[in-house]
Amino acid sequence: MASSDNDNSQMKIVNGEAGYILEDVPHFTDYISNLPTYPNPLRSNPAYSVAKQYFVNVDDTVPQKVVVHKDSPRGVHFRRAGPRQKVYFKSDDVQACIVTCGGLCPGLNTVIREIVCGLSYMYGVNKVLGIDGGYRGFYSKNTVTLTPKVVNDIHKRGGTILGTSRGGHDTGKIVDSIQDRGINQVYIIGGDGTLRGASVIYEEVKRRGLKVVIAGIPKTIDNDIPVIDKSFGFDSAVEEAQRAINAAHVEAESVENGIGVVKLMGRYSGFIALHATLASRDVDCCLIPESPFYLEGKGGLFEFIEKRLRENEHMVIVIAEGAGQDLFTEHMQDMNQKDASGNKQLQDVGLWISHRIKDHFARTNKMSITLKYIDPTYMVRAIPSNASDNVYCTLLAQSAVHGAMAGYTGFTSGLVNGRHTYIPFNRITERQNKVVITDRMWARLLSSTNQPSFLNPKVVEEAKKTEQPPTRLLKEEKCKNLDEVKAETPSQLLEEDNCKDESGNNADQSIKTEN
Ligand SMILES: Nc1ncnc2c1ncn2[C@@H]1O[C@H](COP(=O)(O)OP(=O)(O)OP(=O)(O)O)[C@@H](O)[C@H]1O
Ligand SMILES: O=P(O)(O)OC[C@H]1O[C@](O)(CO)[C@@H](O)[C@@H]1O
Ligand SMILES: [Mg+2]
Repeated sequence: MASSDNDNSQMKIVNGEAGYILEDVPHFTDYISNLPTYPNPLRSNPAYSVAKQYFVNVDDTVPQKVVVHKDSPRGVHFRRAGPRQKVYFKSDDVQACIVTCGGLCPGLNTVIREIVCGLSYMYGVNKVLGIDGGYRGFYSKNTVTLTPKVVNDIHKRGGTILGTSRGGHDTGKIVDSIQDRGINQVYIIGGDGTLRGASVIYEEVKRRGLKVVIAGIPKTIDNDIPVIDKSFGFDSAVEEAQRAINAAHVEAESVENGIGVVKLMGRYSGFIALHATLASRDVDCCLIPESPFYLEGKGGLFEFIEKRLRENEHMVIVIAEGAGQDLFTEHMQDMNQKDASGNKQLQDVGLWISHRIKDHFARTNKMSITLKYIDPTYMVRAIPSNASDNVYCTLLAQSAVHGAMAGYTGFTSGLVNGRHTYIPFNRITERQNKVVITDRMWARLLSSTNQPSFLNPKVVEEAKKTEQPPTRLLKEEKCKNLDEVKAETPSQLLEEDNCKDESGNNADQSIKTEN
């Protein structure tokens, strides 16, 4: 294997045979020489000594793509997470800290709990500080001492016991505080913005030559972080969203021409709305930021609502908070408001669309409707994580602890194809994960709700340009897929001329198929 340089100072690429690429994470030894190592204390831990081959082989890596063909290059891999035989810290020397930033998400407390307990029970580390109130807490607030006893029950609560905030990232002051407090392991739990912040903290720590681990645990209720299978708390959020959808359905069903509108979170990515719709089966129309729609005229939302009410006498619409922003922004003032982190503040699209629907039916006098609007967004975000998310949070936290003890830094832990890995920050922050509307998953939704796609071929072409490179398919398989998709989506979208990949290849060579 040979290493290759890269423009991005964070990139640590290792090339191997048959197109194998390891996108590795930084390690202390990259910038500090002659560091002592110690045997991993897990060796003498009764809980682990029974496990056959408990330590992860240093060469284990996990492929990013698991659907391959016999002539495919082996592709990108990430380092497998888990305990290493040697560690770079003596237990007594570790002074760890944990910080949570950005919006709330189910499972934050579980991750905090499992970092504290993982450090203590697996590695005998008993000095862990909680940073109060996000990044700015490093330099403007006192810390809290975290012990297994303090965090014992916190996974049963929503939110974060440490508090969170947006804005306030001052790299110099944060790293000064890390140095002043003698902190040598920093666990940062947050979304894309937080991890961008973590990345610059790592760069500054490295520039100062400090033996300080910067480890991230990706958090986002919107599921907008790329590479990883899904973010923690996402399943809990989808489950909780069902309660709002059920309520909307009960209300809509109980009256003549009842319409239930439910707004769910999803600033730029409509995953919660998509999955909640697929799970519920009571939803007639799902609107997400990635799929533009229009209200009036042939093929528009109003026409579909009228049709569905005539057929079923009730309907449920789920709308992600970032959907249709282009439609109503021009009528609203203060459209450029931003939060403290610089994220655009969105107007309430659920309220807006509810008014527009009511106005339409009042104006056209076609039928009398009863509309109920439910906005459960903060209720969904504030719940504790469910059982499967708790297990997921535990593994993410423990992976981060193992990585930190082993001297890796500048990484986030993350699940890739069902395996826990260490992913370099830049891969997590370089783009947002979005619903790809030319993928099968969106086609599944369209066929499940039987809603119009609201798209024209030009929009599909634009969407295809932004998606990832398509997977090449065998000819027979391709035909089957194209037919499948044809059966599920309006024919205007799927004229063969329109089925081109981002290089402009026709669909008979390749079409995008994921999920
Ligand atoms: N480019 C950046 N460089 C340094 N710090 C950043 C950057 N972007 C965001 N941050 C900091 O990260 C923290 C969280 O960012 P943000 O409010 O965007 O939430 P997030 O982590 O993206 O989570 P979510 O969007 O899921 O709520 C804030 O304190 C913000 O100042
Ligand atoms: O009201 P806040 O806390 O700024 O958060 C709202 C945003 O945070 C998110 O939940 C992401 O964490 C988005 O879905 C939403 O737009
Ligand atoms: Mg964000």
